[in-house]
Amino acid sequence: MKAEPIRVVVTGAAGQIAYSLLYMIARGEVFGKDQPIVLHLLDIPPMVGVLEGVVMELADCALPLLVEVVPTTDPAVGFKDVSAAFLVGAMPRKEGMERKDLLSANVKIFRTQGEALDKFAKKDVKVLVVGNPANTNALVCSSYAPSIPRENFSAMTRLDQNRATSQIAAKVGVPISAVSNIIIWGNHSSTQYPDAGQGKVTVNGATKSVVEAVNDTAYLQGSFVETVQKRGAAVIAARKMSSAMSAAKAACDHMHDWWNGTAPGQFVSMGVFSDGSYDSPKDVIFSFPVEIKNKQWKIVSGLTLSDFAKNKLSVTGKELQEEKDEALSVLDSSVSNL
Ligand SMILES: NC(=O)c1ccc[n+]([C@@H]2O[C@H](COP(=O)([O-])OP(=O)(O)OC[C@H]3O[C@@H](n4cnc5c(N)ncnc54)[C@H](O)[C@@H]3O)[C@@H](O)[C@H]2O)c1
Ligand SMILES: O=C(O)C[C@H](O)C(=O)O
Repeated sequence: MKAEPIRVVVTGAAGQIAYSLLYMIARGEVFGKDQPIVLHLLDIPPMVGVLEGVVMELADCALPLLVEVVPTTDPAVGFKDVSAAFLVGAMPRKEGMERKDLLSANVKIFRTQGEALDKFAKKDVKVLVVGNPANTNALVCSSYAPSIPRENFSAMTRLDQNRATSQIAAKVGVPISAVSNIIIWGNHSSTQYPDAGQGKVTVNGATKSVVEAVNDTAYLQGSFVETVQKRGAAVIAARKMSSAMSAAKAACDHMHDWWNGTAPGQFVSMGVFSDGSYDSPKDVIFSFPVEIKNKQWKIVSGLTLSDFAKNKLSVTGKELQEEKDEALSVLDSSVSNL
């Protein structure tokens, strides 16, 4: 029997990430090749014309799983009965900006969308925040959606994980599929800590640690970390626009694994509510390694961290705490539930 369609919303649907993302979702790359989809496309009134063009192109793709497209500028329509939400719509940073420079412009969007999710979405909706500053936006969004469990809100650090995995594969000289369990800790910002310390790599049929295969601590603690931390800025400098194709792919990877689970022994990185694990600040959205089963993520526990790693986690945790405080001041702490 054919599955019932699910409703999936993409905000910022007229933007550049959505342009790649919508196609991947509608092709079945996230929710499966047997799962019909109703796609809700939410953007703002000045983008209605562009949105119409996107709707035309989706029709022209002739995608069998796409049963309906609902373009709208009304959050009440956009979030109605959705099972999954990709919150992409926000201002991207320009050259010379840090992602947190977007905070005051973008957190207000996520307050409104949190309120709309609370009222209109399914209570088990899975929410992925892509718009920057993604971690703090996810925190804001969740706090304005108290009827939805906070475990259902996440921020995207999968792009950083994919970047880091790709760097290691190139360094060792193996295909990307040979590398696993590279972790991104903390904020999706230049303070994030890309950690290859738990990573595994298969070389000529034998699986070993990335640390052993790379055998270069200066690289793993130096240029590897910096390259991943600054990759978003490097793409902006080159393209004069922020990453889009790779961001869309990462959003699909994130939601795919949340929906379908991770393989035994494999972990992936997601920005999720911190319970204080690994001495991170509690109640911020912190990227951890997680394992996923039955659509529930669980922070991987018991990993041994070096002093170098602990120091990096402390720096990125401090930044997230500061962003949270700043978001509170923007939102007016008297009405915020943060
Ligand atoms: N987490 C990550 O790894 C990651 C990676 C890349 C980009 N990003 C972020 O994703 C966001 C989107 O990037 P983009 O390149 O697609 O930008 P873009 O400017 O091309 O598109 C953004 C779209 O969002 C729309 N929008 C603005 N406010 C909205 C609202 N209130 N509701 C609905 N739609 C709204 C805009 O009209 C626009 O169409 C940016 O904040 C960017 O920094 C995050
Ligand atoms: O870096 C940016 O501002 C865009 C995005 O977050 C990225 O990492 O590419």
